[in-house]
Amino acid sequence: MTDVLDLVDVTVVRDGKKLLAGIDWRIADGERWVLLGPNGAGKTTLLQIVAAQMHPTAGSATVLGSTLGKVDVFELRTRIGLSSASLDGRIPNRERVRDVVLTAAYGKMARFREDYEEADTGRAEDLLSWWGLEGFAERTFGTLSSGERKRAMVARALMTDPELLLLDEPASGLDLGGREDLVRRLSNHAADPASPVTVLVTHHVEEIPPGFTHAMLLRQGAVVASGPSELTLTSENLSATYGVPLHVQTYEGRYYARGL
Ligand SMILES: Nc1ncnc2c1ncn2[C@@H]1O[C@H](COP(=O)(O)OP(=O)(O)OP(=O)(O)O)[C@@H](O)[C@H]1O
Repeated sequence: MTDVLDLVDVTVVRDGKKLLAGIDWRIADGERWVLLGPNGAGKTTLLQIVAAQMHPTAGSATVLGSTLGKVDVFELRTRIGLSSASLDGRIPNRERVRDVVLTAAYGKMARFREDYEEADTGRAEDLLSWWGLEGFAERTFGTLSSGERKRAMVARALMTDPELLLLDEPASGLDLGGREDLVRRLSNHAADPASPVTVLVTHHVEEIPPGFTHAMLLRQGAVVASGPSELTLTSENLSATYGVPLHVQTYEGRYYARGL
């Protein structure tokens, strides 16, 4: 079986600085990963490689069987769903929520004169409903709360029925209720065998939805630990990742961390 992702010794250098140093990462079909690390660890840079938005300076990156540098990345990107704060910022506030999701079918950020099939409109409505936004289709994006915007962006990322879903900090800025709602929905998403392989970037172990099978911990552009969640998300590994002594506890599939 082909890996969904195979990174070998991936290094990214910008302005003489190593943002990523010798990253190896394999993801197989059906896996759900979280990527954790402190500010500046290189999470977004790594996600950009996985999203085929950036090439490594050295090493090789094979995404969905295609090796970056040897394929048409525009075709490859249509098979990858991405939700991030920077994409959110590019959606016009006047855009209708249905179109925020729908326009992903054409890789657009706003609706212009495209004709959409009824099947596309139906899929957009279904995704809005799955992510708790039924009744929001006619609202404009600018009127949504932070939590609603995040869920609309996840729905948008799923519009093209991607084989790989990348979520960059979908819970950032949410209040406790909003975070818990998103964690529950992402846990349901993880449990659905029809869901694509998913990589979720977060700063907080409390935001890891139950059912996420694997974790990678990054610090200063290098991997501290990587593998099955329960073996990787340990007090020792998280302390090494964040550079402070931490104690990690688990309860019903959730993770909690506190300083010692
Ligand atoms: N073009 C660039 N030139 C130089 N340094 C860069 C460039 N882009 C990013 N960096 C630096 O690379 C490091 C990693 O950035 P990145 O955004 O990948 O980290 P992150 O783990 O996603 O951080 P955060 O959690 O704060 O979002 C940071 O120190 C950042 O300042």
